[in-house]
Amino acid sequence: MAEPKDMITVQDLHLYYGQQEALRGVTIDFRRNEITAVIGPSGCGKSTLLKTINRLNDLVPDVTVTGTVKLNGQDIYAPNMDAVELRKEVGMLFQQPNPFPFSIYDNVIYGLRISGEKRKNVLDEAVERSLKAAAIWDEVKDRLHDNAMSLSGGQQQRICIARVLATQPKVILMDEPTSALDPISSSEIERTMLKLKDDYSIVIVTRNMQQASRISDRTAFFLAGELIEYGPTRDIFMQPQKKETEDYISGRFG
Ligand SMILES: Nc1ncnc2c1ncn2[C@@H]1O[C@H](COP(=O)(O)OP(=O)(O)OP(=O)(O)O)[C@@H](O)[C@H]1O
Repeated sequence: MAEPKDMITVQDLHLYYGQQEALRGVTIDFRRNEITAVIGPSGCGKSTLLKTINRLNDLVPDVTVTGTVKLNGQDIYAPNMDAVELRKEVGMLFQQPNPFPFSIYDNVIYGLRISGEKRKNVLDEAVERSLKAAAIWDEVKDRLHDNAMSLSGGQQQRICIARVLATQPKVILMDEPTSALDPISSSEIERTMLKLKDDYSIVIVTRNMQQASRISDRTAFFLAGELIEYGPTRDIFMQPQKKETEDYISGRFG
């Protein structure tokens, strides 16, 4: 059977934290092998949307989710879906690089080890493949057993990318992955992302408009839990159809 064109399809998604509705009937598709930017003012539900795609909100007490989210055609909220398995398919990167206080090698193989992989040749191969794909192999290949915490912030973030890639996900979610980094490290991460989209589908939350316009194929603008406008990034930035989008893009609020 042919794979669906969209990697992720979200239909009429509502999410409540207790009584508060953080997502209000969101319908959106994320295409495979594209970078989609999610933008909007603080509190509009960007992180909440990302976390519904790998069910991280399951860990928050008193959350109610209605609607459907499908990954490659499969309902991720179906009763038979294992959230731990799902999070291997849908990896996530956070604002603060969060390597574990172990060696670079042990960080990268963390997910594989949890799955019970012990074969040294398989682990070695995964480390090299993932660090190369995260564009940090050359910098660390001679110090794989050094503590990952001894690296710079930008290098740590690329180790975290490698850790996500080691489990061979389909999707990488990135929640403001460069906002804690200096401009040079940020542009290295952006370059890495552009290479990664050949093999993965990427959804990035960013407050940086230039970043969204530089790297994303499509952009989604949210306001107060609602998707206001979604389309090719060029159109959203050059010819927004909604006044709210135009106001936000031009810096009139947010
Ligand atoms: N764990 C939580 N418990 C209760 N309310 C929450 C929780 N997480 C987020 N919210 C609320 O849900 C709404 C959306 O938050 P969310 O973090 O998704 O927004 P955001 O667009 O990512 O914001 P920012 O750009 O500031 O990170 C906000 O009103 C926030 O206060």
